[in-house]
Amino acid sequence: MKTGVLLVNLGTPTAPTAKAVKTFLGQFLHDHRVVDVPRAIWCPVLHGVILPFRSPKVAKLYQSIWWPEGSPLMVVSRRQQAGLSAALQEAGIDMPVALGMSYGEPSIGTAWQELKDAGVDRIIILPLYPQYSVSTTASVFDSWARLMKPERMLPAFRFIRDYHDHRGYIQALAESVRDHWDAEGRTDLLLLSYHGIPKRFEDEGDPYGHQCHRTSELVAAELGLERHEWRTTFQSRFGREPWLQPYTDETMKALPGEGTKKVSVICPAFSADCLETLEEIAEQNKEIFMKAGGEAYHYIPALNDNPAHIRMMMDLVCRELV
Ligand SMILES: C=CC1=C(C)c2cc3[nH]c(cc4nc(cc5[nH]c(cc1n2)c(C)c5CCC(=O)O)C(CCC(=O)O)=C4C)c(C)c3C=C
Ligand SMILES: [Fe+2]
Ligand SMILES: [Fe+2]
Repeated sequence: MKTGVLLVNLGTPTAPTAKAVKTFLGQFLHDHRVVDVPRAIWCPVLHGVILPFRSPKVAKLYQSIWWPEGSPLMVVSRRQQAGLSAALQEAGIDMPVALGMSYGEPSIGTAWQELKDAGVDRIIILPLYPQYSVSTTASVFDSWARLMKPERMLPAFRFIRDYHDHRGYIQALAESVRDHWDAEGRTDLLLLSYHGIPKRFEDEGDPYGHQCHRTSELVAAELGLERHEWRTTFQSRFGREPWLQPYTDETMKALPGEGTKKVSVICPAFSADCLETLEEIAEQNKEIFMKAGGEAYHYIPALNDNPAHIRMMMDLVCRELV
């Protein structure tokens, strides 16, 4: 048997333009795992309001964070793919690594075809979401299951559901905070901000929020922080229903008034920097905090292609080889 690795992330527009953002959001927001409102109600809202009005606004935000090589999420994902591939080779393990995105290109189908062409008949699927959510991880599984429908001979496969408490992941996050504090100075508070989900999803059994809290506890313990020195919040609300709380933006507004003037922010749910970290956290929330009387605000980058992150991926994958 020949084993291959399929790294999966969310996906991103092909260009920072309203047209490309509309195509991306259209595919993303049609996914029932992301928005579970009945189509008869959702499609008119999506096509009539959200796509025409949100796309040009969001395109401007993408323009503000776009790198010369492309969308940060895509650039970093390709570096992760290359990093893991090189690490496996160095360890003498012959295992192709493909990259697939839930929305847009390269799709999970494109990645599967690459692996098939390389003769792979056993696959390890690693969705790069440390905390499981129905809106992200389960959606990767749906895509995979759809892709397998026309296949006669299924490959053997392993699906890495989550790694929110994996030792290498916690250590990589803690190391990243320590390195940042060594370079920039320590702050009063470490805020661990996670992408949110609707509260209703949690009530219906999504363990995402609990896993986020567990990650925070483990990182704080690894850093030896006292309880008042760290907090967990949730960002990137979408739509009108309540999402997991406390919200990051409301917390930022309140912190200086409570006496916290210096804050460091890390976003452990994002394995790669993207719009939601580089714009929403590093820019928007900084502005909110500073306007409210904050004195120092540090965004600690995602783990991206840090050697410790690649080592963690290698460990996750190699555990599936037995
Ligand atoms: C880290 C895990 C993520 C979860 C959980 C998640 C849930 C979730 N997201 C939306 C809506 C949007 N998310 C958007 C961007 C975005 N989301 C994630 C990750 C998670 N989403 C990433 C990595 C990104 C950035 C992609 C990039 O190109 O950089 C967007 C698009 C931007 C915008 O219009 O604001 C939307 C919309 C929902 C509804 C949801 C759970 C139900
Ligand atoms: Fe539709
Ligand atoms: Fe999202």
